[in-house]
Amino acid sequence: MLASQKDFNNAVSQVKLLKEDPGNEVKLKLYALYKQATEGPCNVPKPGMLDFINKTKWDAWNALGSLSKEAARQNYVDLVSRLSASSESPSPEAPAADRKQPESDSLVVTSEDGITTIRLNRPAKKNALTTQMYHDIIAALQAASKDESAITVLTGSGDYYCSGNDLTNFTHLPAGGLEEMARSAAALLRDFVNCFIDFPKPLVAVVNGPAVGISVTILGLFDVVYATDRASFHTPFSHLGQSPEGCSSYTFPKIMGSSKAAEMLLFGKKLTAQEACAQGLVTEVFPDGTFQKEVWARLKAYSKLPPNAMRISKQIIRNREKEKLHAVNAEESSVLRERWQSDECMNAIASFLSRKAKL
Ligand SMILES: CCCCC/C=C/CC(=O)SCCNC(=O)CCNC(=O)[C@H](O)C(C)(C)COP(=O)(O)OP(=O)(O)OC[C@H]1O[C@@H](n2cnc3c(N)ncnc32)[C@H](O)[C@@H]1OP(=O)(O)O
Repeated sequence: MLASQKDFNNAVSQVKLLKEDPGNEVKLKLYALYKQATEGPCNVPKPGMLDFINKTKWDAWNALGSLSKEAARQNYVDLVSRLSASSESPSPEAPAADRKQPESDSLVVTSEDGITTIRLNRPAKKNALTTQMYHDIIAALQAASKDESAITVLTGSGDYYCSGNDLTNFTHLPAGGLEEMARSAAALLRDFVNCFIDFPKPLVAVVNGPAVGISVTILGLFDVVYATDRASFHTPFSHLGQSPEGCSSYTFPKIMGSSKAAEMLLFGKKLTAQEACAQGLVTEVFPDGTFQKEVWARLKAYSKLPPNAMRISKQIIRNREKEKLHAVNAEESSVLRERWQSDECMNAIASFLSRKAKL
């Protein structure tokens, strides 16, 4: 028997009592089923491309096609009952006492053989960085700076290292609108990059595939960068109506000279792994077939070196630059805050989201 109107009304009330936020994807599903159950198939005009939130809601409702009101009511009631059950059951794994685990499984942090590894784990989205992942990486770096490991590694799962900022981060507009979104993104960016500037131990990037955007720019703040020969390095800021971050406006000219840096940062020239190595951004390139084996064997050997000596050596190399790097980070974040509110940037993001543009 299909759910009654009373069951549906109860489910609508129950949603408001959920203890945990079910996340945007589920909320969207609930919205679409609610509209279908109460109004039937989508019957309003499609919102404009830049009206991200209403367009996403419209798409979800419209995707339900001609599903009957009764079936939508039933699906809504079933979904709410699953959500209520899972928010009441205890969490399956208690977090380890000594390390706060990331909030989502998009980041995996492990410590073994004197190495803490922070792994971006969203292979289906090419490890694009969600807002939650920026927060989780900050927390993971803060924990790694105090743990027993000698070396910290950042790497990716799957065929990509990282496709940069998740462009849908810019579509979740808060109540304060675009201005508030840009303000809080700039503050988060600044905190994120500061953690790399201040990280006290040897920091190694194991670049397992192509790297885009912010995952490339922060490489100038790593101590060592190992790359597979399948990797490429791409900073398409002008294409996206944006400007450099991760202190790259300072580190890239220093590493590779101002004209090579300009070709990457102004014109979005994509470098192969060999080119990036020749220009000093990458330490060494390995054949893809033996990349993991060779790199991890080497890192295990390095992790046995005296940790305090490595820390102190890093301090001597990096400390005199820190003040400058913090100032650069502050300036880049503030310029981006303006850029994110520009038509150039909004149009580029809308093009990507509507599948008209890819890098
Ligand atoms: C706190 C805020 C700080 C902000 C700091 C600012 C940083 C600036 C940057 O990082 S700029 C760089 C932004 N990145 C991009 O512009 C990359 C966009 N992606 C692409 O162009 C392509 O996806 C690709 C070239 C990386 C890979 O192409 P390919 O054809 O191999 O794969 P797909 O396009 O089919 O991708 C698979 C799915 O992954 C989704 N995806 C990939 N990258 C992103 C991304 N950056 N943001 C959001 N989603 C991304 C893609 O949409 C596919 O999803 P689907 O399977 O659901 O369709």
